[in-house]
Amino acid sequence: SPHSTKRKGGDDGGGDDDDNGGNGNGIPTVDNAKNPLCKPWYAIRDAIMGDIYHGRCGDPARAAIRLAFHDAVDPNEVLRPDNNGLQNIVSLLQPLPAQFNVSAGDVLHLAGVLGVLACPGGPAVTTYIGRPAPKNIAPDGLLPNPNSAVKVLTDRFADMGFSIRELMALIGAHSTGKQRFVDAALAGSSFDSTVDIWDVRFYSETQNSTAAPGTFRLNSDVNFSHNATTQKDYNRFVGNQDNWAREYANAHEKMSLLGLDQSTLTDCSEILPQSIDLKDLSTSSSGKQPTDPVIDPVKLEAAIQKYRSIWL
Ligand code: HEM
Repeated sequence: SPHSTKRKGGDDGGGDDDDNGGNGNGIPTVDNAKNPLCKPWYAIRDAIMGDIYHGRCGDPARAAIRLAFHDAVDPNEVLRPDNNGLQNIVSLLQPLPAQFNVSAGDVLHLAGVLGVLACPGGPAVTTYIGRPAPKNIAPDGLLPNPNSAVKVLTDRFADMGFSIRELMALIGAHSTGKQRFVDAALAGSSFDSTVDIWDVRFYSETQNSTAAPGTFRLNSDVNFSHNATTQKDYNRFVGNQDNWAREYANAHEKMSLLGLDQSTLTDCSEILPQSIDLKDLSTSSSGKQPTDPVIDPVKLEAAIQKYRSIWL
């Protein structure tokens, strides 16, 4: 049946009944494309969300989120493998620019945005296309070191244009992250106890006096949670999923635009699937929400089956 394709670009998706495509799964279809320039991107979306992520918050999705950050730190290394555990996602994404005749930078940044959305709770980040091909290959970029002092890290992000508040929102991406190289003996351990969910549990567990069983905490994240210069902004997100979803989405959008002239790009947020809202998935059906709601695995899987159906 005919329907509206209206969506709220750049918000958290919100869990409303804005189903975009009209088929009830919250996934907009190319038949309802609004901007002709965005049409090719529906198939690229499906190649990433389907063939690479299989609709889920797995290792390729989390690696792509980190890759988008990596690119912001060193944009000359677009889709070039390096030693930071990103080789696998790079090789999965590598064929797409030639296959669809689009730029590697656009593919990489779409993969990052879709990585966030593959993780239940992840907000829709306003998505741009039209990046030029990278001009040259730079020497290996240095990602921030988790053992650097807070001031070193906040200065580094300030140089990139990020406030401490934005940095505190961005590091929440570790909510779905794992480490492999910081402590090789504990390779594969996650930064919080709910690695497959984009939730604020990362913020509370990182701040607690002891680590949650089986998790690994980066010194930088623990320091941010206590340091006098960062704690106030860090605390904005403890137990506050809505604040975090909104501020993360804005900071990630900014990250995806670093070094680019926004007026040369096209907003193709219309291709994004609806965000999966964690509010509907809690085990506590009534009353006041606990700080970190416990997600019901049955409801979670049902939501994935419904809202990521075509990619599973
Ligand atoms: C102070 C700034 C940051 C530091 C020191 C830092 C450090 C790290 C380290 C050491 C790892 C583990 C790498 C490994 O051993 O495999 C990691 C993983 C990760 N980081 Fe960060 N990071 C920072 C900021 C960010 C930002 C801004 C984002 C994205 C918005 C991000 C997203 C991720 C993700 C998604 C992973 C997991 C990758 C995976 O599981 O494959 N990080 N980070």
